[in-house]
Amino acid sequence: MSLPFALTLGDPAGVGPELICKLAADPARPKVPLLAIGDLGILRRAAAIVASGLTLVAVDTPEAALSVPLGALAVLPLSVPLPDDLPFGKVDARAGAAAYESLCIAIDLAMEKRIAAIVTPPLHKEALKAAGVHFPGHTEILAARSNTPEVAMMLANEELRVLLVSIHVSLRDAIAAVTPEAELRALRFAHQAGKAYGIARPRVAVAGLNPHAGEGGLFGHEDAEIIAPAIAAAQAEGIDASGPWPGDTIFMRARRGEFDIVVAQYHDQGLIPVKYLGIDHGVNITVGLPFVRTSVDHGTAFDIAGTGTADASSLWAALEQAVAMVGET
Ligand SMILES: NC(=O)C1=CN([C@@H]2O[C@H](COP(=O)(O)OP(=O)(O)OC[C@H]3O[C@@H](n4cnc5c(N)ncnc54)[C@H](O)[C@@H]3O)[C@@H](O)[C@H]2O)C=CC1
Ligand SMILES: NCC(=O)COP(=O)(O)O
Repeated sequence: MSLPFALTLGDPAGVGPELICKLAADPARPKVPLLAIGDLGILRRAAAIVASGLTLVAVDTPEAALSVPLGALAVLPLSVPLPDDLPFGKVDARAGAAAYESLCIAIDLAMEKRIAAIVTPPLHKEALKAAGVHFPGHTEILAARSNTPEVAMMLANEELRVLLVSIHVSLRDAIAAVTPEAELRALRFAHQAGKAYGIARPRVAVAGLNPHAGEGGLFGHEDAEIIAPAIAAAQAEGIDASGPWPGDTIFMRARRGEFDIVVAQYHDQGLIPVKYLGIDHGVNITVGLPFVRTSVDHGTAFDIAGTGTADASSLWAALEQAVAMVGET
């Protein structure tokens, strides 16, 4: 039986609802059934802002979304309606709570195998916190609620695939997170992710932590003492791993085709190169979950929320990626 692809709400004060409506209303979008999990009033407001002419159909089960025609959008409502005049572009506990509830519903439905995949517009981490949610982002909520002890964040566009050793932590904590276990885990996840892309023997390149990957110990010891042994351990498992390579040139080399996937040591090391190539085609994929989850690579764009100008390309790419991944499972 075909299952709907769930679109969570994201932060309703951000661009997420507008992106959902733009995507759903576009006749050229992937032809899969969609299920938005969110607030009907907020989505109606967004549909009007983007002048999509989209019809929204309230449903009470994900299965009911299968009967909704492609030109309309099925919406599974949340428990508490949001005010139709929720301010745009502001951190709001009500928005954080709605984003969280939408994601939790999606995770539960994915675990029950009632949806094909979860595709997420952006949420705002401060709004989550304002709502009393003690997780920094989607990835951590997905892992905890699905009882998955280890996951990894991967960002991919047409030119780069990058998997992170640590995610939403301070730079100080990210350095402390460079451990033999974390390195080997990231290498295994990168290998697994590369294979999921259909690459028989993915070439996994590991970025160094320090300038010039430590330059023989001149600029720190972690590269030689922690990262290099983990790479050797991965090689012993049959993974085509190499490095640690200097972080300032590894992405250029990967983009030129030398490597299939890069393991980056911390959030900004990995995400800057991907986003610098443009936020319109990047997709965020959570590796290691028992279901498919993809996401936009950009944030809530509070500065343009409510204007109807946000570019839905990354959400489109996230849906396309989810469809491709579901097809492979
Ligand atoms: N997948 C997710 O849930 C993500 C959430 N975030 C969160 O979003 C919030 C805001 O993050 P920022 O650092 O301000 O980054 P941001 O990505 O929201 O904004 C950075 C710049 O990119 C522009 N931009 C972003 N998306 C756009 C789109 N679709 N079309 C046109 N322009 C777009 C914005 O207008 C802004 O100028 C934070 O709470 C952050 O943690 C950030 C990244 C991913
Ligand atoms: N920088 C990526 C980001 O913040 C998105 O993280 P997540 O909410 O998908 O965990």
